[in-house]
Amino acid sequence: MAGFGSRRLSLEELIIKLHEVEGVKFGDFKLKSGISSPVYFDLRVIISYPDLMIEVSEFLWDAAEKSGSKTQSVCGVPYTALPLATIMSAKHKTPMLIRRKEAKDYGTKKLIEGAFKAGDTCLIVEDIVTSGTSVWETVEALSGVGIKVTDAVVLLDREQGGAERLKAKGVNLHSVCTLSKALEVLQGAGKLSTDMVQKVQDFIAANKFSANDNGVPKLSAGDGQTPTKKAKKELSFGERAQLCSNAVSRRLFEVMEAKKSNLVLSADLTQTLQLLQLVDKTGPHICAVKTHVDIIEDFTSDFGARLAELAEKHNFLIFEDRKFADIGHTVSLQYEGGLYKISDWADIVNAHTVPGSGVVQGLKQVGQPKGGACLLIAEMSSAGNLATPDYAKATVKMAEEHKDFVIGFICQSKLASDPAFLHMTPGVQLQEGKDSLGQQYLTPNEVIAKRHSDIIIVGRGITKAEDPIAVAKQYQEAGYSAYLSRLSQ
Ligand SMILES: O=c1ccn([C@@H]2O[C@H](COP(=O)(O)O)[C@@H](O)[C@H]2O)c(=O)[nH]1
Repeated sequence: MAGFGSRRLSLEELIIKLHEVEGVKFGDFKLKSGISSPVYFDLRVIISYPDLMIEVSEFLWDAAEKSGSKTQSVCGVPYTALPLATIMSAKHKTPMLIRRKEAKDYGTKKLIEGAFKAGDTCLIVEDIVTSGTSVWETVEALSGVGIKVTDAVVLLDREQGGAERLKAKGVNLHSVCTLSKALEVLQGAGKLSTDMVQKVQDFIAANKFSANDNGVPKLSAGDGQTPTKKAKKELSFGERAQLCSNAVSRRLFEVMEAKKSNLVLSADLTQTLQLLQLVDKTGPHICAVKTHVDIIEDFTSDFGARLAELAEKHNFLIFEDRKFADIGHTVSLQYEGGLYKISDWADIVNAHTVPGSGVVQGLKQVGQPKGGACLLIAEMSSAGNLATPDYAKATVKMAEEHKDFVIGFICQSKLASDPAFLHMTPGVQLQEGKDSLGQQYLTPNEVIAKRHSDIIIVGRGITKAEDPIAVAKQYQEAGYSAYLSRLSQ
């Protein structure tokens, strides 16, 4: 029995209901990437409408049945589709599997929960498909434990190329509804103007995904270029955001693209007010601020909240350059507690890899539930540092083993090929040079255009400038134009 009494809703009624509860909205929405979109989907709202949840689950089940696909289990793509898969499983007595977004650090370390054996089949359940990446990540996690996936069901296919990308990888996507159908029904019901329908159609046409030879999604932006031609081109920050499974790296790439800034301000000042004032003034030009909280002489417990207010105001992230370098247990205490309670306010921290992977595990245990992420220090800018190429290589390997929490590197040049990893480089000034204590400086162009790092970290180049705002703008322009020059190569 479905949710609304004994009568099932028709597809048209379902679409209107989803519109009524604001699961589908039309207007002018600024996406995180900075792009304006005339349509916005937030199907998470349906968890507040149990009848609608049941109805949607039944539509999904019907779509799977109609396709003729047979399955031994269902698995929802985390998180919105989890309750939908749960209802399908309970109603149709089909076992469910749960995909963890990250393996636990303790106990069984399972990525897939539930009872299964290699060779079992599973149907993927998803609320909305755009590029198909989330569905594919779930397919990969299931395949990793020997489960076969050939089919996926989705409530809404945005028709941006996700179905084609999945098909190319051997997964058939069955949708309850397409965006075209939703537009048609809502227009017919007088909920949408012809003008808005046209706007949405134009937006979707201009923002389609295609698959390159490696199956990496690329926004084709309606430019008609073949995937092969585009595959050789470097991905933009916006495109790389789409490839990130970690929310912090995705956000940072989006902020970089939206603000046209790959500049991190190293706010190495010792007085709170001075520091916050500098950050407020330079905020429009930076993608993140980097702190050394332990150099602040008048530190008070509201420091993190005050900095977070500025981060919200100017849309940047907070990176505490704590350089953790101890055993896992100790770093977990240093990160969470003490005077500074870093995990409460820093989006990003960093760690030396010399202690081994325990340092990452200790930080992850604290930071991951709070939405934090970590950079690994693979190379340093100081003269005579002991980081060898082999050390950097081993650091990259450690990052690859903890991709759910490690989002990139502190380094002097690009080290890893995975476009989701960020490379951040300190030791940057407008002129090459050094200080009296071994710090070595490279220029923004050398770091970004020649060494293919992503982000410049600048401290005294800005903090000691006579006009820090004007100079921050100069660094922003130098860093970003070096990045653009790389893109157009
Ligand atoms: O290898 C490294 C790692 C970190 N840093 C930090 O970056 C800033 C650089 O400040 P400048 O004033 O621009 O020299 C500083 O906070 C360092 O602790 C680095 O320089 N090198």
